[in-house]
Amino acid sequence: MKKVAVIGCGPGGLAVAIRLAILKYEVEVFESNATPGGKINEFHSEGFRFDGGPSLFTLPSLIDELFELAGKNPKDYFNYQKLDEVCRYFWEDQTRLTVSADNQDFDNKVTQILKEKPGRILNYLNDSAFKYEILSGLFIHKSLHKLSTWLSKDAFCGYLNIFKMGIFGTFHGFNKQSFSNPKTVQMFNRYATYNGSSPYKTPATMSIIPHLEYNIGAFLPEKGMYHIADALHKLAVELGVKFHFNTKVERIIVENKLATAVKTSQGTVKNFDAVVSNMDVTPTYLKLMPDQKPPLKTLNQEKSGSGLIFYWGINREFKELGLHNILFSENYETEFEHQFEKKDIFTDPTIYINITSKIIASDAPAGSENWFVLINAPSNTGQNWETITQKTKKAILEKVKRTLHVDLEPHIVTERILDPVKIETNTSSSQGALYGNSSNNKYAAFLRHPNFSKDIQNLFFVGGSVHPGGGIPLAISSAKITSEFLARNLTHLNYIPN
Ligand SMILES: Cc1cc2nc3c(=O)[nH]c(=O)nc-3n(C[C@H](O)[C@H](O)[C@H](O)COP(=O)(O)OP(=O)(O)OC[C@H]3O[C@@H](n4cnc5c(N)ncnc54)[C@H](O)[C@@H]3O)c2cc1C
Repeated sequence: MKKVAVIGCGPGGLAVAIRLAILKYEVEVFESNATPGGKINEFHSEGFRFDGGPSLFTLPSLIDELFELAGKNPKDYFNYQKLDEVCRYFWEDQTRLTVSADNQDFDNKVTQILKEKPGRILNYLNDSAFKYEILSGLFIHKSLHKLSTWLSKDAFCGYLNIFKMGIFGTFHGFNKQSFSNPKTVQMFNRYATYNGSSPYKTPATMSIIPHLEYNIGAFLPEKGMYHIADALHKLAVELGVKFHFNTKVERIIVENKLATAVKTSQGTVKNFDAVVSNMDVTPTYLKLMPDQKPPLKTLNQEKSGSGLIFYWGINREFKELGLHNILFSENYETEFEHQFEKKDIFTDPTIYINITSKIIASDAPAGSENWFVLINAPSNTGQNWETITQKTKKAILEKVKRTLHVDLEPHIVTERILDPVKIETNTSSSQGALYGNSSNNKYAAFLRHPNFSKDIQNLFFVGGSVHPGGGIPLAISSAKITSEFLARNLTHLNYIPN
């Protein structure tokens, strides 16, 4: 049996370990934290449960697929529900819009409240589905670094439709052409933040993202987001994957241009036929392989945005709020300028409030709510986060007062804060970015690191910092691409381990 080391068990690391175990490799996972999941994690505080990282779950079929590949019934491990309501939007002028999972209802509400022409939303979402059909085969499910991808049916379909798709400008430009009300434009511009970029810079191809949330659906795992990591870990263990927690990899040992061993905080483990890094690709090169030449052009690309998160236990209920809520900034463009140019947080930030206790009652004591409050933040470039955090907390409380007419501070009974520095410390993601490199330019997809090393034939990469990109669905997708490369490369490799 060939032996593979996987460094890290975020969603990409878990998915690749599962795929490789199914392919009959002997897999050992080295994880510096005490639990699986990476940025997907949870904690409890004074009767409240909080998901620490992701809160929005799309494309659950990618998770189900892993159980099915292993010959298991996903429902025996992992259950989730499709949400009837996608998001509640709030503006300071008291415009409020609750978007349901029914696209016709969404279209009717936008017509009625935001005075868009009837059918605009439906057209937009049909267009989003059309683009997804064409682009996902090429940019999400396959490697961009294989000639066969560019000669595939998906690619030819893309070449034929390239001018029809209207993808050459910015995402904001596309949304502005699609809608007349700046509030509708703002609602769709927000999807740029789903991969940590700015709608004013990222290309119009981002208009495929709403397809996931509206046409396919937004979902919530039965026990919260951590359930994803927990279920995948359980499956991996059943498939024979060996996990070493609290075991940080310090070096990848390379001999004769082959990765053969990992030096960890607990000692060196040898005789691997391949190594897969789920650690962010930048520190993988700079910290684990300081003797190898790093691909600096790729590693030095601008990082995606990060987040400043306040986990608040709130001792009252808010009937006007749902699971996902957005309180929009009055000046969205300035907000992104602060995030990506000034590397700061605007004084009127857009506030995302996620409250899982709205659906999972046990996540908060009776009569209380667990608020996960996320502000889009710049990646860490050495800012004074203590000052930014204090300033932002004040801005959030003031905005909640202006928008919901509530003085929130006296109702906060527990608090924990996560900033970009802590995100970097907890998961080694470069500059605390949530999604690897940013997609703030039209070549970003092509500038992501491939899922393999060009110099070391048995070294591979998986997860949000490499192709196809960040977010749970893409990290899971990368595992498929990575495991296929690994299986092929090892078959052709003339290397016989000791
Ligand atoms: C606050 C927040 C909100 C988010 N919201 C969403 C959302 O709503 N929806 C969504 O889809 N995505 C969201 N994301 C992004 C999503 O979490 C990431 O894109 C995804 O987790 C990346 O997965 P990954 O496989 O690259 O691994 P990561 O989750 O980055 O995990 C990497 C793992 O590798 C381990 N590791 C690193 N270095 C070493 C080493 N040297 N030795 C051993 N182990 C190591 C780390 O400890 C970690 O466990 C959010 C992220 C955060 C932080």
